[in-house]
Amino acid sequence: MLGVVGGSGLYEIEGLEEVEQVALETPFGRPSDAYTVGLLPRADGLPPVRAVFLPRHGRGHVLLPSEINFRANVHGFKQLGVTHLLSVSAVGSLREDIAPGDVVMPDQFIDRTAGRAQTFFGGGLVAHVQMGDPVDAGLSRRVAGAAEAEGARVHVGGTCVVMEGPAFSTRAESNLYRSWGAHVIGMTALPEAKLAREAEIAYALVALATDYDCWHQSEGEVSVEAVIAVLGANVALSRRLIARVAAGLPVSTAELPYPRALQHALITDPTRIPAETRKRLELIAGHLLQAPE
Ligand SMILES: CSC[C@H]1O[C@H](OP(=O)(O)O)[C@H](O)[C@@H]1O
Ligand SMILES: Nc1ncnc2[nH]cnc12
Repeated sequence: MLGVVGGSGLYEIEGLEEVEQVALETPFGRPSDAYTVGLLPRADGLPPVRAVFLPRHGRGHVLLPSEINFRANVHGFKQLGVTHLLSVSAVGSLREDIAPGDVVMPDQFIDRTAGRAQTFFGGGLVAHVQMGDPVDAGLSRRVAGAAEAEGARVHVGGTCVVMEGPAFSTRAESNLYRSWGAHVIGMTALPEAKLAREAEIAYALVALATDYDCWHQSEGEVSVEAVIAVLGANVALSRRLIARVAAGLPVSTAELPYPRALQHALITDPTRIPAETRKRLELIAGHLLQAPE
């Protein structure tokens, strides 16, 4: 099932039928808002596809990037049976050829966040998942194809710097990230992508370029007003592409590629895992933890 986490400007998705609002608790606290679960109709006459939506800043945009409980958000998607998570995010462009209004499908990240909870693990159970390829290539390709079909200018691949915020970058930082070869900059794709990997959920980021950040000589500073103006034009696009992507996903879960990200990640001696940790991590790692003798 497709999950969509909406960023700035995307606080609900239209076109969902038989909608239900699901408020969840998780062992990691409360998600940003209630999840919207519903059916997306398909133009091809096939049965509608179930999809789940969550606005990461909450409805009304009430959470700073640093205040988002990413663990609870991803855990909630997992509880609801999400296998593919599409993250929609507003980003600044670090390249002349990525213009405001363009869609970027990053395939790499540079983590410049600080102090965010990055893992479900800990408390006596240690795991190290691989992040060499942080984005699910199949899902990303599907989204790029859908965005192109919707007439967007799409850049496939690229590196997204994820900063802590909430202030935008200084010009020296912006130029530093450019010198690193990065393509776009945002504030929320991490630790979301790392947590999705731990939850064995396929993750892709659709980055909507809204501004040129502050490095660009001919642009002024980034302003929320300018970001929102570009997003206004792009939100309809992201809604249409969500419908296309959901429609293209296999309906039967038997056909889904299930990334076994945890299979070679756990290192702790199972006899040393505290009972409360086993309980807290049941949904994430329970399939790999044998019951204690
Ligand atoms: C409104 S500009 C800065 C804000 O927008 C982005 O949010 P999201 O990634 O949720 O679309 C950026 O990361 C900042 O949080
Ligand atoms: N320039 C920028 N820097 C960080 N996050 C952003 N989100 C939108 N524009 C941004």
